[in-house]
Amino acid sequence: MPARIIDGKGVAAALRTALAARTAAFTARHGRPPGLAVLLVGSDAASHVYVRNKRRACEEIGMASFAHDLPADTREADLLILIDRLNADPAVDGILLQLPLPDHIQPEVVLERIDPAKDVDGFHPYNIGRLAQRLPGLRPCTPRGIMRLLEHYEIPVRGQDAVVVGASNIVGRPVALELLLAGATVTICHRFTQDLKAHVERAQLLVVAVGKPGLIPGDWIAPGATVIDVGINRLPDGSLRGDVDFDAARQRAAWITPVPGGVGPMTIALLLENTLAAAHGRCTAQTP
Ligand SMILES: NC(=O)C1=CN([C@@H]2O[C@H](COP(=O)(O)OP(=O)(O)OC[C@H]3O[C@@H](n4cnc5c(N)ncnc54)[C@H](OP(=O)(O)O)[C@@H]3O)[C@@H](O)[C@H]2O)C=CC1
Ligand SMILES: Nc1nc(=O)c2c([nH]1)NC[C@@H]1CN(c3ccc(C(=O)N[C@@H](CCC(=O)O)C(=O)O)cc3)C=[N+]21
Ligand SMILES: [Mg+2]
Repeated sequence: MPARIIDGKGVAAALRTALAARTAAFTARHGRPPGLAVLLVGSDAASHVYVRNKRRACEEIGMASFAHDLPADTREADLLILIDRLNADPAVDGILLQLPLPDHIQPEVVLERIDPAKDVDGFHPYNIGRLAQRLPGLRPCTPRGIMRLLEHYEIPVRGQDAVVVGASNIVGRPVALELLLAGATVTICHRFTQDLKAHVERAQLLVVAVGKPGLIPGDWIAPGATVIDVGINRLPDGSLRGDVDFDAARQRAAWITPVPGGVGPMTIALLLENTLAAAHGRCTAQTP
């Protein structure tokens, strides 16, 4: 029997509906909507699409979206000045700096400038540290979205052999931490992993976040495994593919995420959830 499809698009839509109601309640109570600033530096085509989707999703559920589109030659110092301004702006609850950045800007420098209380991507070292210590805080959206999908479909995590392929700050590393906190036995594979196939074949729960179409052939998938494909690859014909050979993997897995319609929509829904959480957090925080 082919794998059951994990419907990220549907789960995300239901989550956005629930968030719209909570957003309206926030707005009624505080006299202003939660606000998200989305910063885009340069004109990367894919980034433009994602940023537009994020802004639209915000507005659709009643949040305020503040767009900052900056030229590719923006100086790092000027980006830091803008971040300082947004950190101080009471109408801004969340700040998202779209990655990748142009080469002359060091992402770790600018990301660390974002007020951790407004860090709705959960990329600030303070928030990653809190995640690593299982403390409450803003956590990266894609890993949270993946955990939410596993919970939704009641897919077991505790005690499972989980393999994460990819170790980026955005997805691979934080998803490995989330899985560890949820009780999985986690293996993280990356560029220097010697025998990727041997690791993948052992995975009861496989998360792939690399960005190479066809990296994982279907016959590597263990029968009955859960396959979470984070990869987004645009093919020359304009269609989207994940990193896993979906058609073949589907014949072996028990559960699988499609691309598109899997993890991607959850990332955006969790960004909205983080923005609402940041708004509540800032309204209840003691001013020093
Ligand atoms: N659906 C969604 O919501 C999201 C999707 N994405 C997509 O997920 C993919 C990954 O994104 P991101 O994490 O930002 O990408 P990065 O390029 O930052 O990271 C890729 C990771 O894969 C590792 N890697 C590269 N080649 C191999 C290989 N042959 N075998 C094993 N590991 C390898 C790299 O290793 P090393 O660390 O050694 O360089 C790195 O850790 C992209 O397609 C991106 O578009 C990203 C974010 C959200
Ligand atoms: N600071 C920052 N935070 C991010 O979270 C971040 C980022 N930078 N840079 C780029 C990656 C990528 N990413 C995606 C989000 C949603 C979809 C998504 O909605 N995908 C749809 C399809 C979209 C389409 O049609 O192109 C889907 O998979 O169904 C994809 C990819 C967030 N990222
Ligand atoms: Mg994210």
